Amino acid sequence: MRVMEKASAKINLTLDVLHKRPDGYHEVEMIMTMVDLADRIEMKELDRDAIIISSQAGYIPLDEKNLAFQAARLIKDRYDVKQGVYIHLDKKIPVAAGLAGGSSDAAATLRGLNRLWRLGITDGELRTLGAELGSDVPFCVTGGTAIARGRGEKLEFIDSPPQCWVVLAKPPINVSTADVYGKLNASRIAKHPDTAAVAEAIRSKDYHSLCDGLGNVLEEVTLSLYPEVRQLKNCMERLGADGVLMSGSGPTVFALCSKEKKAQRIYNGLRGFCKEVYAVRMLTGEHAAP
Ligand SMILES: C[C@](O)(CO)[C@H](O)COP(=O)(O)OP(=O)(O)OC[C@H]1O[C@@H](n2ccc(N)nc2=O)[C@H](O)[C@@H]1O
Ligand SMILES: Nc1ncnc2c1ncn2[C@@H]1O[C@H](COP(=O)(O)OP(=O)(O)OP(=O)(O)O)[C@@H](O)[C@H]1O
Repeated sequence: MRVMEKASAKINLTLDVLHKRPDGYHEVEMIMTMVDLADRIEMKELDRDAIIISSQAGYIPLDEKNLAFQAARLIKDRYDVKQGVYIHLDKKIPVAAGLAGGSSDAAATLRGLNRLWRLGITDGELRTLGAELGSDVPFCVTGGTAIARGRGEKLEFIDSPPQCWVVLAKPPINVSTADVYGKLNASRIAKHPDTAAVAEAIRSKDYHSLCDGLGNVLEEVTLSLYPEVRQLKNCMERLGADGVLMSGSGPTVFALCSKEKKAQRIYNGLRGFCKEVYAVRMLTGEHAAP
């Protein structure tokens, strides 16, 4: 038996931090959605009790540091599964990019092993399990579009945003999420995004208000640490994007465009500037699940 799962990348349309919590995490309020850039995960039964990971990507860990490995071990232990599994990750999402690549692989592994081992775990239970692996994992289990609160695990699912193009560019730097949150002074945030206004823009399919409302409070930390991310953002704005924002803790910056021609112009304009550039569609409607 083998199963395949798609693990899509997420972007944050808003990311607000309300305060730092006693447990060290930050209380967030953010709108997350998925884009059509995905890893493919193949899971096959193994005739011995082991978890084996492989990938065509030479730059990710293939041992217990891999989030897909951690997801497999968690579900095996929690549901007392004696079988082993072979997991192959066909990576397309750039790593340490702010696009939840590892989290989405972990979520896809939970979904896939639930099917492979016929465990009958509900979507809600998979999200609760996912929260043990990382703050972005519960959202990646279900996909779609959601307002995430708490440390990211409390999800309110909402309509998909209006269909548009998303041009993503990742500068060649690695950004640590813990470092960015660690350097944020939550009591001195200059400008908070208006999450409710953006949620309303999405509900009413008001693309221009959505673009105007994009905001991420982690930008002020990452942009000041890495001037190349600010340059990239400025470049996308100059090229005429409808809206531009850094995703998550960065360093990926995305541009929204309603017209394919404009998305192509931005994609071509960025290719000389940045090696990792992608022009993809927003995942909406029936395609919104990962
Ligand atoms: C930046 C985002 O990707 C936006 O979607 C998430 O908030 C982070 O999600 P993630 O990478 O799954 O984060 P985790 O693996 O849970 O946490 C990594 C580190 O980020 C910090 N962290 C994360 C989430 C949160 N709400 N507050 C935090 O302060 C913590 O220092 C934590 O040790
Ligand atoms: N399956 C995986 N795919 C990619 N990276 C992984 C995976 N498992 C573990 N990692 C490690 O996780 C770290 C973060 O990579 P990832 O691509 O998940 O970051 P990210 O997109 O910034 O995540 P997030 O947006 O959730 O903060 C990297 O250092 C990488 O080595």
